Amino acid sequence: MDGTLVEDESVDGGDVGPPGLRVDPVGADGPSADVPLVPGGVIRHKHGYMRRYFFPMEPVPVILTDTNLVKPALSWNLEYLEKNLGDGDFSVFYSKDHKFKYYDQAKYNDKVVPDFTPPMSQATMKFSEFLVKFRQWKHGQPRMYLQHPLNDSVGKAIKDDFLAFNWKWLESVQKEHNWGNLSSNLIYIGMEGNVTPVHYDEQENFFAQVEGFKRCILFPPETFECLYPYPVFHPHDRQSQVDFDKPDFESFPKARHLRGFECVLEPGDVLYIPKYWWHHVESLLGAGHTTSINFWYKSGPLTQVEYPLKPQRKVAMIRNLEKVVTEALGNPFEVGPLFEALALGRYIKVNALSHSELGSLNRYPSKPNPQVSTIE
Ligand SMILES: O=C(O)CCC(=O)C(=O)O
Ligand SMILES: [Fe+2]
Repeated sequence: MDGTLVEDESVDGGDVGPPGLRVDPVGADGPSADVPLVPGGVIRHKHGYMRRYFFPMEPVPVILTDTNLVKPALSWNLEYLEKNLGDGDFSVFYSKDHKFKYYDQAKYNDKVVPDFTPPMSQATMKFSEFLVKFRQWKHGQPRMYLQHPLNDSVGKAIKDDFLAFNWKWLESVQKEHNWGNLSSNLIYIGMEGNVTPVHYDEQENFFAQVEGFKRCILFPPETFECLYPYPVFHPHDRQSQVDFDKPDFESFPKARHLRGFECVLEPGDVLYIPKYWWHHVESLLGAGHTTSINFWYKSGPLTQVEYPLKPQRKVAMIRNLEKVVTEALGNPFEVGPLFEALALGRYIKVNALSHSELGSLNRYPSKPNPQVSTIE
């Protein structure tokens, strides 16, 4: 692990360019506006993008309605894509139910979790092949979800569209917020009713809706305890163990406290999902297939650590600690008992949350100051 304990894993190394299609850098003079976040919904906003407004030091999700970020892609219906997406190979996931719960193939291959069964399967196929299967799909068959980086194998028309995305605005945001490089643009083509279960990513995301409608539910990073993520070594790292279809409140009691921010994205909308924000994404039933494109940006270098640590920094720290301890112990199953031995009866009381039940969820708890009063 490089850097400090609170540093993100996805910190930009510096001069590595995006692996996908390339654009030339342009000047920065993007629009901006103040955007408050209202509990219960993600605010839709014209002319501009997120500002650190209500929570001055922290980014918040916002839907931007007039970025023109992927304007040329708004004509990317399936017929157009069929004609112009090229003859490269595409990654398509199959799921026996509506959930497409991501798992890390590398961690699966490590076989750290011996009885892990991948909840979906992955196939590689040409786009034309995907479309035939997609169009012939019948209820009861495994659902399909194409998820693939846009790369140089696309045809000229798509490449031209891509180059006409609003890179100028993107770069202005990137600069203003000191983000690292664009790491990838995934294109998602899914069936209505497909669900990407709740998880967080370690990168900043501009999520652009191209066709159809997606319902998103977002939770802030401090919701970590209520969403019970799998351990970092698990193939489902960054995914929640809580099943939103059938929440098991006995195993995950704090999931009862979950209160999210909900929105429905329509073509042209861009949802900003800050890194470490949890998100559940579903293609609305009865509204046809969906196409989206995301823009993932790495973190910029951490120049200054502020105290009290922000919730996202704490998540980064938990991840780093977990990795160090897992490696030191040589057995991931000893990690939980070790942390328990460290904390139980010493730093925390069993079955008692320090102040109020939701104390740790407060965005800016006036007390305790985590630096001085962690001991009860
Ligand atoms: O659109 C989806 O189904 C998931 C998108 C997502 O999780 C992301 O872009 O980070
Ligand atoms: Fe995601």
